[in-house]
Amino acid sequence: MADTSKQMLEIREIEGRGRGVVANRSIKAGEVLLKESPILVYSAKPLKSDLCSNCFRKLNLSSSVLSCASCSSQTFFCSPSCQSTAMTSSHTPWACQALKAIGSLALDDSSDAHFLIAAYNMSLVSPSHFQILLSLEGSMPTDTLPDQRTISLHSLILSLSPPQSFAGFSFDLTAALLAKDKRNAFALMEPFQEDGERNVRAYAIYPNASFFNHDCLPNAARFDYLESDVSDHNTDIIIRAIHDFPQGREICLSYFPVNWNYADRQRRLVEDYGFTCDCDRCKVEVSWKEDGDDNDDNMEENEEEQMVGSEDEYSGAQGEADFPHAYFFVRYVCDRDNCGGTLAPLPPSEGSPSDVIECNVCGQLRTEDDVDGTEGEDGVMVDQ
Ligand SMILES: C[S@@+](CC[C@H](N)C(=O)[O-])C[C@H]1O[C@@H](n2cnc3c(N)ncnc32)[C@H](O)[C@@H]1O
Repeated sequence: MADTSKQMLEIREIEGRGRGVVANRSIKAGEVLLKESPILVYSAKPLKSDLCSNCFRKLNLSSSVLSCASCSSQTFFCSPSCQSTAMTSSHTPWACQALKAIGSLALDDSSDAHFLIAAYNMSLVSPSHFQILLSLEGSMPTDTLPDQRTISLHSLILSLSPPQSFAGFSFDLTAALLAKDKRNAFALMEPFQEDGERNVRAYAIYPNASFFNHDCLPNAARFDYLESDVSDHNTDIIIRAIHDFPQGREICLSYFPVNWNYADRQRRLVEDYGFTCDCDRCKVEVSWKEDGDDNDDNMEENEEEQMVGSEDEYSGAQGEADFPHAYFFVRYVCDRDNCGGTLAPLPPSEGSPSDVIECNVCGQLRTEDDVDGTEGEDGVMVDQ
């Protein structure tokens, strides 16, 4: 972790949540809390000829594109630097052969296989990063039988002639690695298009970003700039404060877009992250569920309002009575069509807060004046 992050953040045990990240001092809106590079990045889809296999930027097909000599039909690089980085890290001879074999199988979903190849390969080329991966949350469930998918994936890796030197290669290790991936991987998305579906391009695992717990009304947001051509660090994660908050406050991200409805949020958190959320927002929305027989409909109507309602709807007295956290949606959720991203100010400059806010999905920048509302304590208007 960079020194500035070390001064700002503390990783601490939090009752019922495992480790979490707590503010070591008061934090200002827009402050960069963490910026770090991934220990591992892998493709979400079958390797595609239009992406660089190292940095996952779109290839410029009109200029010269480099490829791997032994799997030249599927592994491409946008620059000599990406090529040489990959050849000594993610694209070793074993990984190359393994990816080639996977490519010929035309699997429905190759992302887990890509992850396992990347993880086992990392145990060879960077044992210290492999140890970090092993230290992250997530273990094989001991109370249930191994699932068929894990069995098939382990057999697949076994069939790829894993080197003898793989650290403790075993079924249990494969299962534990898959659990860690599920709980800690961040999706690196295709660029936002207003009228298009937005797919995952790659997944990345970060050593310290993995300690942020979830809240359905987060106080921090994660930004990435995958297509940026400014530096070699386009897969870095940047976590910024959405609003001011005091020292001692836990810093949380939302693990998915904040405009998801209650049922979808709980389903994802139980299935993928192994917990039921009882954050302030869920405490409110669970009671919507108890309202009557058509509870789900009521909830969806309320949620739909959150997603598509105008600022006036949210900030009106009725809206606040129905949904006390309405202010969060007015103030911190992007209202652009099909976006629903989270808004955070740009970092303060020389101690002065920025009045430009950025959406972490569509990237749109707007000024504070474009967004209505009066900020309460912590930037979130709560029950009055
Ligand atoms: C990315 S990790 C976060 C760091 C993790 N707490 C640790 O100890 O390493 C995700 C896991 O943290 C736990 N977690 C995250 N948010 C939580 C919350 N709001 N309540 C309970 N557990 C939570 C869950 O076990 C989840 O699978």
